[in-house]
Amino acid sequence: MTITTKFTVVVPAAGIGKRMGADCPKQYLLIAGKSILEHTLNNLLAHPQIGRVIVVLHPDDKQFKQLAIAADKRISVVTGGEERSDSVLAGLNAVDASEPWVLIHDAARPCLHAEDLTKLLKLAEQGEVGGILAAPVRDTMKRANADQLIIKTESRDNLWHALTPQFFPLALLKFALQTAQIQKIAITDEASAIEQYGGQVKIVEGRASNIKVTQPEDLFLATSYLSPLAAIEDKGE
Ligand SMILES: Nc1ccn([C@@H]2O[C@H](COP(=O)(O)OP(=O)(O)OP(=O)(O)O)[C@@H](O)[C@H]2O)c(=O)n1
Ligand SMILES: C[C@](O)(CO)[C@H](O)COP(=O)(O)O
Repeated sequence: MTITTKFTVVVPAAGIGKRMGADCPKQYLLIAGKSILEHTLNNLLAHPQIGRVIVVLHPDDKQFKQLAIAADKRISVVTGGEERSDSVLAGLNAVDASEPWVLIHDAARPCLHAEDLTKLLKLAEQGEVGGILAAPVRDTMKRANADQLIIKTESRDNLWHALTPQFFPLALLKFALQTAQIQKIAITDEASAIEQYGGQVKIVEGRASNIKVTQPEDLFLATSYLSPLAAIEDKGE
């Protein structure tokens, strides 16, 4: 793969944000005057190796077309499904079948750093094994029973938080997700579909600041990560 290779990203943005409990889907909540979805799309389209973005929208989404970024010719939209994996599959079906690789990145992750995306994309130069951005677990991890009584302390050696983007050969990922759907296996990330039938997935360490905005307190975190001060600190200036 040469550096000029451009990749397509599928951005699942068809969720309703139940856990956020806001009066609109969380991807449309504003941070520094822009929606979370706009921050996410700006980060992707600012990267020289991203050529196209397929945004997967809820069937009732009326907000996306109001955004200025919706006019960007590199963006196309498709309709999502009941589960995130259905939405991802809908997005994959809109990717040109001749493209060897594809990225999946949650609309709800607006703090992706360009350096981490560049690191992940290097997998395409190393062979056929796809991978995911991930952050090492930092807290002690407890397994509890239904009464929330601790039954075990899990080893945190080689334990990672799976993030996105997740980056795989297109045909392989479509096959894995379609197989999981047919077998009615619940899939919460693309890597687990690949693992399900024995495929290999590489961990690429990324910044823990690449959070998924899920609950109200995550908005404060994302706001601080997206602040100009955070950008200066990240450069070590
Ligand atoms: N049927 C779905 C469900 C989720 N997503 C997207 O997948 C990403 C990660 O999902 P999550 O954080 O769970 O978002 P929601 O499903 O909106 O949140 P909740 O589970 O709290 O409703 C989000 O960008 C969301 O918009 C999607 O495209 N289609
Ligand atoms: C894909 C993901 O963001 C990786 O951590 C996560 O699995 C999405 O889970 P959600 O419950 O759909 O937010």
